[in-house]
Amino acid sequence: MHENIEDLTHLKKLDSSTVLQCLQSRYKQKQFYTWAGPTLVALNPLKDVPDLYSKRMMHLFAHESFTYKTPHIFALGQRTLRHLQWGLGKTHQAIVVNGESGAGKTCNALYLLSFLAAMETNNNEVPNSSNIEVLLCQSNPLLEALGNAQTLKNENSSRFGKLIRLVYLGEGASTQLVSAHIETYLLESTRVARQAAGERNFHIFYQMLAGLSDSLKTELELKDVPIWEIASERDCNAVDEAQFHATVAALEKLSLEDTANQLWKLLAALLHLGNIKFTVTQETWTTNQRHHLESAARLLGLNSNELFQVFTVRNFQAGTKSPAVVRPCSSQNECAARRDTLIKLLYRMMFDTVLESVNEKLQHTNNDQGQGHLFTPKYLCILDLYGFESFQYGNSLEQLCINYANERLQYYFTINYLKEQQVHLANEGLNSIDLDENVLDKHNLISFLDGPVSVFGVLNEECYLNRGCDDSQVCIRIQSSLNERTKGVRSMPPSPRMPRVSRTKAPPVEFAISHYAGLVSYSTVAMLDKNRDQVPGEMMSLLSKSKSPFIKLLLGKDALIFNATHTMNGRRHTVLAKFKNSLDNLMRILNACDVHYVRCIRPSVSEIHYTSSPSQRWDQDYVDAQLKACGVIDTIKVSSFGYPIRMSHEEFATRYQYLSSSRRDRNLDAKEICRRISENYPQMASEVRVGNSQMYATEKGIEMAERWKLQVRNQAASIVQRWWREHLRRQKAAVTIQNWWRTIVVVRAANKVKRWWKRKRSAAQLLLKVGQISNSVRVVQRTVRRWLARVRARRAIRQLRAQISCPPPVAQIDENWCDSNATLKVVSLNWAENNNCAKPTQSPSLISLQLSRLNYFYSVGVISIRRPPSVRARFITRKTCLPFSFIPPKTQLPTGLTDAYL
Ligand SMILES: Nc1ncnc2c1ncn2[C@@H]1O[C@H](COP(=O)(O)OP(=O)(O)OP(=O)(O)O)[C@@H](O)[C@H]1O
Repeated sequence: MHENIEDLTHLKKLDSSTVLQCLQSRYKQKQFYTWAGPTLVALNPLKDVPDLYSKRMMHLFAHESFTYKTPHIFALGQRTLRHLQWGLGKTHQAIVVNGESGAGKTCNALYLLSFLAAMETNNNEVPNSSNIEVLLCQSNPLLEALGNAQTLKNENSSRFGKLIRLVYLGEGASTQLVSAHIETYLLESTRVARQAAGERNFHIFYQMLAGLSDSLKTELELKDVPIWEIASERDCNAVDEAQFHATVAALEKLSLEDTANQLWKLLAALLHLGNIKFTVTQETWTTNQRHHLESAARLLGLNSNELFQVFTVRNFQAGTKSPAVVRPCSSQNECAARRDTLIKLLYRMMFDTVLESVNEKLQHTNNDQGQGHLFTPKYLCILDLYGFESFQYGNSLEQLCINYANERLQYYFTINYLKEQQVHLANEGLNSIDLDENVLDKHNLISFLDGPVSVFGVLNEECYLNRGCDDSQVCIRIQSSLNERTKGVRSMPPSPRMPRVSRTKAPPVEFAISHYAGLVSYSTVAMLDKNRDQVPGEMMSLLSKSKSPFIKLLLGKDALIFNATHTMNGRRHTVLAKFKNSLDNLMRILNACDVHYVRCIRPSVSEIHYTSSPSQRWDQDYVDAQLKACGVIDTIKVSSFGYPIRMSHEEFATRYQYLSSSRRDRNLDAKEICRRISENYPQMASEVRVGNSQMYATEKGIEMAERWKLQVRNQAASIVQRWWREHLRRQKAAVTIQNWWRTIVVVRAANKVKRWWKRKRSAAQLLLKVGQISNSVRVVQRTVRRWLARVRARRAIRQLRAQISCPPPVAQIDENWCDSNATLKVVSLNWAENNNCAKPTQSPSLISLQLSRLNYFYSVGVISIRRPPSVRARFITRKTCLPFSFIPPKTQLPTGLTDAYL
């Protein structure tokens, strides 16, 4: 039976297999949440679970204090809100939700948000559609439409990271949500121009194609186009139309109806742009999709020729003062790349602008009036960021950024958690742990990534200096700079490895980094281009000439960003530099907060949900990899720094009571017993510590305790065995004595019997002699009697022979003698010895019967009386000296008569 407990750090053995078993057994029991110290591990049920997030549950978690400890996303929300309201810990609170794609980050963040919104609605006496919690929930479908897409792993995958910052004012129960702000990270804008096989573009394209009215489609020239290259209409599904209405409703509720029309126009322009292809005729670039070019230019408020020129002609400028040199693009791919750059740029600007409008709505509400100045605002931040990513091939700049962010978040978590542990151990009256020792490795790895001489350093430098390094040179530079960095390091941390060189001696384009979640191999192919993310200047100046107010609006904001993203020397910031800045900013926010973590885990790659068989829905290796990637194993390792094994005083005392010196100790209280035990074994003192609230032990300490316990037991066992053997020997001896004594008793008894028997035998012999005499007498008597009988018989025969000459006895026969109903059917004939005739001896109506057969016999006697069965037979018998009587055979009896008696 696996341990099934609500907090993984309470497991007796803190290793990944025990953690896996525990989580699996909880998943089987439909318990999808588990604590891992301060972290909440959320297993994805992959389907709606009845009542898991219902209003009843919200109410329960909002009002019942015992639910605090129950692992659930609402419990975490409740705990965080309480900390914020009552000023427990830091002023600001943050919840970081992470996990791999499809693990349930967005769902959990949404449930959390809806719980916080419900708590707020409870506080608001009058529900108001302009309340922040209502607006926040409305903004979700809009952001999902613009920023989510169908991927191979998840039908509704968020392709951007987001930080939702809820601003509260007030103290205690009167704390109120007054505004909110949503910040996004790393929108995957490459998806607008190109998607991997089996994946889709952002939902908004399909929603628009499925839901727009015919008139609007005609206006945007979206009708009768066989195929859209960037978002095929064939990929639209039934859900898209319904979601289109949800998006439109969200835009209306956020009062962004005007933006909606501009949005459709811009998206239609992107569809048209995506369909433009390039051909070269007489050394000039042309296109066969002129109508798409015209439509795109019209919708963007641009001149179509100028637009086409931006795609096909490049401007070079050596310095700010020297004139630009104009050259046509050298290949179709180059033209397509410039077209895609414009598509990406416009989409990104549109996404940022819509987000900004949403943020404006979330900031200007009625709630903050009146009390805003009395209290300092408190933030509750929800961070839903990409999880750690590692593909078998082609990990590039995006994965480097994502994994760097996760590495920093994990480092942040480790540092904070270790500090907490330090405080905890100090409160327990124990030595604190050496923080530097434990976090040095992690810190080193981050500096390998973003330090002055690091992966980021090399990539940025190559972008700024523009020395024309190819992909393999970049790879070699990364490696050599990292080798230099590792020289002075005290202990060799998990570090970037040598670039992999294939056997064909092809130039290396891969380097690998051992992250906390595992080794990731990155490819430097096109990494520099991605890092530059250059928008040609001529493209920006063309856009600035647009007649569309919406493009002007987008550009106005992006122009600000454009300026802000340039360094002091006028160079444009690279993607890595911008990302690092935004991450630094995020870390500053998190530093000001008490951070709570939700680690989402997907139990299997396929869409098999919790109602299927356990073997189908639980993929051990996949879950294990995720536990590592999202830092659960790391969390547990951190929990185990110092004294990884913790148990209550009672448990320790029960387990190791044999180690206390005397039996009397066992009557003491558990903590005192623990203290006595640790005093009895001073070698164990530094490994097993008696804390104020529980026992703390190292693996070594428990090993020692177990060894001594075994020793004590062995000693006790040998004493018991000795005693038992002694007991057996005594028992055997007793049995021998008993056997001997019983033999004596039996022999004595036997002798007694023998003597008695002897006496009896002589008496018997005497009696036998007497018996023999009496037997002889009886033989004589019998012989005499036989002889007498024979004599008499002979005499009788002689008399009978003499009578045979006499006439046979005559019996009178009644005429009804053979009637079965007659009262008396047969008579008896009395054969008198001295009479030759048979006569009936009794009336009534006796029948005299002629017994002719008697002639055949040589003796006389009595013939039995026969009566019908219904009549009770009465017999009259007389003694006779004759040995035989005559019985007529049944066949010769009159009908209805039976033998009654002989
Ligand atoms: N708590 C839950 N209850 C029911 N289903 C869930 C839950 N969490 C996730 N799911 C299911 O898993 C799917 C993926 O979840 P979600 O979109 O939240 O993953 P994600 O981690 O945000 O993925 P991505 O990083 O790709 O956006 C959801 O569409 C939903 O079907």
